[in-house]
Amino acid sequence: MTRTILTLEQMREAEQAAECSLGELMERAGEALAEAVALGSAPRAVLVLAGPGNNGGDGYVAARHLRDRGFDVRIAALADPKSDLAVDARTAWDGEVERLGDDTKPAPILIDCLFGTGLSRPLDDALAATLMRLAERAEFTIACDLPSGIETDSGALLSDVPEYDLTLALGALKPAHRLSPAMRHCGQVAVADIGIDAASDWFEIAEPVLPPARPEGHKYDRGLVQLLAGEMPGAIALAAKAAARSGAGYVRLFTSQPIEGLPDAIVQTDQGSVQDERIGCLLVGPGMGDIPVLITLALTAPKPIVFDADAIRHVGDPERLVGHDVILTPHEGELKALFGDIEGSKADRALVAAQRCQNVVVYKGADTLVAAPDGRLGFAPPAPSALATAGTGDVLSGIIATLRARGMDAFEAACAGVWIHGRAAERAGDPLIADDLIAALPDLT
Ligand SMILES: NC(=O)C1=CN([C@@H]2O[C@H](COP(=O)(O)OP(=O)(O)OC[C@H]3O[C@@H](n4cnc5c(N)ncnc54)[C@H](OP(=O)(O)O)[C@@H]3O)[C@@H](O)[C@H]2O)[C@@H](O)CC1
Ligand SMILES: [K+]
Repeated sequence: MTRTILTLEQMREAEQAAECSLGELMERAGEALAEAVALGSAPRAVLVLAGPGNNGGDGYVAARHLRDRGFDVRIAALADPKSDLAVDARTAWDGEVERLGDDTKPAPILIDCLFGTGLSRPLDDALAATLMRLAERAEFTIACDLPSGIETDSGALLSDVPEYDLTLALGALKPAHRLSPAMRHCGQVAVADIGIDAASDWFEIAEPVLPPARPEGHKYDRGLVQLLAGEMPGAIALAAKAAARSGAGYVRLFTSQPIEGLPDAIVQTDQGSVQDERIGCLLVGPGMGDIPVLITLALTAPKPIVFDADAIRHVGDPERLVGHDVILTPHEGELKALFGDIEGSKADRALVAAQRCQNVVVYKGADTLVAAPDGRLGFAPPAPSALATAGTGDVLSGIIATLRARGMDAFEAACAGVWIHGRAAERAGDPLIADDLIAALPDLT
């Protein structure tokens, strides 16, 4: 199921628009937190860290429910509750409340309810050190909504942040759950449905539904991927094999120098035209090197194009792509080379880039994003860090070109390609080389 992602502002709007009271939302949040702890552990000692805002309020509610479930609960508060809701939640807890400090004793289960979406500045050094110490000494750590110290919309770490086992996102995912560096500190991320309407154009990319291949279909139905080769045979070979192995009906390589070792099914030719009506998608960039004329040539084609790697650096002006049907797959350096410095979070940068070139942008990295010019933004689920090796980008562009050639819409094809690439990496293990990814591609029929 697709999980939506809400920014701080959208979260506040959704909270206000909810049909139930804010107090009821907090009650559900705290109950869900207790439920998540109970699912992961038999009753034992729990330490709840409570901050002054509503994140702390969730903590008092969770403490009450955990105690009812037989857990031995202590609460350590940073300060007295400040918000009305948190005051009410504190009042409904009739147990003791310790003052959080250097001398706070750890417990096997730690629930971090210090700060959530309302964090406005770094934690004090002493508080950050206490949080790190208590998390290190715990056996199971759970963050309420967000690990404390993380900025919701950007995913930046404002201070030292532990790596949690579980983060329970309330109502919806937030950008930080799927942006670096924050995402690596969240552990598993579950979403508690607390009854708010979490509608958004931003979402976590989920398993795609691929167009079925017609049993009576021919090779062009499955898609003809046309690669324009350049100077580096290794990268071209990876992209071509990835395209073929992800189900293209036909992969053809325009090259003046045949590449050795490619399967015979991948046709290599120095003849042909990018005007060929049967082409499903052109792929330009893997192994391209310094041949910018290939971009000019590709842009004369009336067909979808994937521009990767060197092709992105050679586009020159993003506005050159307006009116064409292109998917760009830049990593950080390539995005900067084409679009210059863009302000804001990675999500902002992805959307500005897509707007400027009026096409789909796959902004790669440990936290890959897929942006459409109409504002849709897909966040990749976490993928193994082993993907950070040479050639994995060539494989991704080959997969995306195939899905596009099979007739998927550009944004859908890009999201699906990113999802498939990540799952192939999980299957391939660590360490992996790009060839392993191709061998580990899931069944795409
Ligand atoms: N959205 C929903 O539907 C629902 C949301 N819910 C919950 O509400 C949470 C958001 O609550 P929130 O807005 O009260 O913010 P929260 O994260 O508790 O922190 C704000 C407090 O911390 C303070 N403060 C900030 N930074 C600080 C620092 N570095 N060091 C020290 N203090 C600092 C800040 O003080 P100030 O900045 O004003 O000085 C203020 O007092 C959300 O994450 C979720 O858990 C659920 O209950 C129900 C449904
Ligand atoms: K928290």
